[in-house]
Amino acid sequence: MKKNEQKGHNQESRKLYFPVVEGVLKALKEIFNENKKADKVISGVLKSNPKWGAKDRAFIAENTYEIVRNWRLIKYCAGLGDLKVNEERHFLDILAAWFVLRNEDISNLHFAKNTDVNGIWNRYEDAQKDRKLKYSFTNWMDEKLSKETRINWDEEVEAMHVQADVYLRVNTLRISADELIDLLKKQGVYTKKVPGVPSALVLEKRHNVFSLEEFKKGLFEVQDAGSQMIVDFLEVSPGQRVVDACAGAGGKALQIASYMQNKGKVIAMDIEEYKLVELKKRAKRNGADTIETRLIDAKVIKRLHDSADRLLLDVPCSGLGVLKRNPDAKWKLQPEFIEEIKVVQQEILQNYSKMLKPGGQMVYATCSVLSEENEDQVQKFISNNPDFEFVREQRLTPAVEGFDGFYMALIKRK
Ligand SMILES: C[S@@+](CC[C@H](N)C(=O)[O-])C[C@H]1O[C@@H](n2cnc3c(N)ncnc32)[C@H](O)[C@@H]1O
Repeated sequence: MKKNEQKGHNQESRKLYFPVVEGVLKALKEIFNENKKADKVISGVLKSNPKWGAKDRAFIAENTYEIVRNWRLIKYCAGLGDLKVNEERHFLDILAAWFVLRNEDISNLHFAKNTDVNGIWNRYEDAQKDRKLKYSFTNWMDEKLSKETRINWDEEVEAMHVQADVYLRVNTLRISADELIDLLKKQGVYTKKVPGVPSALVLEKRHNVFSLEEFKKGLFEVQDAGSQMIVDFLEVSPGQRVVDACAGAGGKALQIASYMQNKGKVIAMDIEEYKLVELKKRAKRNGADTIETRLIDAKVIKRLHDSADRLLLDVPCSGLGVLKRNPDAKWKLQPEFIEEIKVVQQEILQNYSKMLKPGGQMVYATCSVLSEENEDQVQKFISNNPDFEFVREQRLTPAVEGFDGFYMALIKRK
């Protein structure tokens, strides 16, 4: 953000009108007052008004995400400090400050008439001296992450502050990467391969890929390249029996089925039934016929003891590696949750690893950059379970690889 001294507003910007800005206001209220997830809120708000055109929709989605990402900074610039915002007038102050910082033309916005533009820019300059304000992080999160010795927080905080790229996973059950690149090009969607991640393509320019026929036909899924590398780490091959024990809506289960060329069996499990329902829909679209879903209860795990050639434990975690994609987590995550989820992670390692056959391999993975959720958990498990052997581990971080932040460890049952 940089003050535009000459024009007072961004040359590329159009005059802002309240009916569109109101879409951003509505989304922010739902995210902060009703504690809803940003991506769900934005798609709901966009559906609520069919009159908005493509440009309006892109404006609402982008500005909502960027305001959430920069929430603490904008509040500070608006003169609200660390106030808990829930009143309309404060949301409007935040919108006005944000549009000033973007050098937008706000002359048509009734609520921004008395905005103290110079005060906003002065506080913005001031905020550049404090990392927590500059990159909008809570005090506890910044302190915790700055103590993490396996990452360089000064670099990561900057890399986590930018909008994430859009990555596709080619569904090789239906199409090759080269064929998909050509098909998408015909639709005006330009993609390129991602070095080191054979299943991934990255979009050269943002596009609503979910509206494409190629998506509806199951030719690709949207999945971060780092997330795709976790399945590479599992080393699956056709004909195997693979258990994905925390499958969620199945991003990685679908990839596993595709790598196995639909030969063998993928058992996708989760404790949340609605996620497995979504997974089944996606599997149908992908033509991934080898996936079976199982809702986890006390008996399910026991019945599968000693049965899997490969086991994926993509455990629930703090999500501290994926903040550039989910910026609302910066405001919703609480330190107590990290303590609670660490207990669940160790229980999952301990109890679910019994599903692996002797000689089988499992991957423990998180989307966190914290050692306490990653290396420490794996070391604890290995030291308590001498029949398991640590093979290797890998960390991915936004500042180093440029993808989201992930950790993966390959463990073998002796
Ligand atoms: C990181 S997400 C999985 C993402 C998924 N593998 C994918 O690639 O899209 C973790 C999942 O673990 C599930 N989960 C939470 N506690 C669990 C438990 N005790 N056993 C199994 N799954 C659990 C959550 O519902 C969530 O879907």
